[in-house]
Amino acid sequence: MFFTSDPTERPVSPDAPAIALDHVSHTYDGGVLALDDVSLTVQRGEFLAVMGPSGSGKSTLMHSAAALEVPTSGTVRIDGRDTRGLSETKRTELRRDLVGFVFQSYNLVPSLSVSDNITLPLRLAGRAPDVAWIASLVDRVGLSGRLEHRPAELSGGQQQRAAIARALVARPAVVFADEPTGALDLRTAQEVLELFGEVAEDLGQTIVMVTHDPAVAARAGTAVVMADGRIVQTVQQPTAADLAGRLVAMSGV
Ligand SMILES: Nc1ncnc2c1ncn2[C@@H]1O[C@H](COP(=O)(O)OP(=O)(O)OP(=O)(O)O)[C@@H](O)[C@H]1O
Repeated sequence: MFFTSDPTERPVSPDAPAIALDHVSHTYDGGVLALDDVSLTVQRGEFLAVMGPSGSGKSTLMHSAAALEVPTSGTVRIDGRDTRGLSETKRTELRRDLVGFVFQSYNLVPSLSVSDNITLPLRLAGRAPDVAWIASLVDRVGLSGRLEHRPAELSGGQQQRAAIARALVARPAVVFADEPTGALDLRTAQEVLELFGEVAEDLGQTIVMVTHDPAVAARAGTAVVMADGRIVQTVQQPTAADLAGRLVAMSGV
């Protein structure tokens, strides 16, 4: 195996998982143990939901897995690349190259058109746009007629679909979605979840979606349930009723 001094430039085995957490713990300043010895592998093409009650550690898990946060201990690999010991700049580059994000509040740039929002990650990375890929993405998210509009001129569902196209445009190893339907009405939420399902199924896109909602988590192929900073259950092909029952049982009601 060939190593350079720069971990982000190491060649990666083609079958490395999209995400691999190995005995990851995180304690915030003030002493809160938010992640407690979590190991988790997300295979390429997997659509994984992370669910659990408020304060169970979902956001901390996502931030650690996405190299936004440096955990106190343990190893995080993204697409086989070890994120330990990287400078802030190198972590930013690694996220830019390997990770896409979708947030509850869309986080589109208000002054940019939909088109410029979608292609922003490519401009930030200095990468040439793949015109055919962008056109297929825009078509898939149903925004072909809206490309020159500003985000404020779109509905919430359309803004979230633009954010999904933006997350996919650089063909990341993994897309993290943090409560992606939290600001949407039920019907629009269903449409956005369908889009995530199609993207996972048709494009083989790895997706990690954080949610507290069993009905949302049930759209994923696998759900992990967190409690007190640990993954306490892993459910394949989850249903909303099953996940809701598990949450109720955990809360001791
Ligand atoms: N920046 C921080 N500083 C100190 N403690 C924090 C910080 N962020 C989170 N915590 C604590 O870490 C624990 C896990 O929080 P986290 O936000 O990961 O949970 P969560 O499951 O995402 O919750 P929610 O669903 O409410 O967003 C909680 O006890 C929380 O209070």
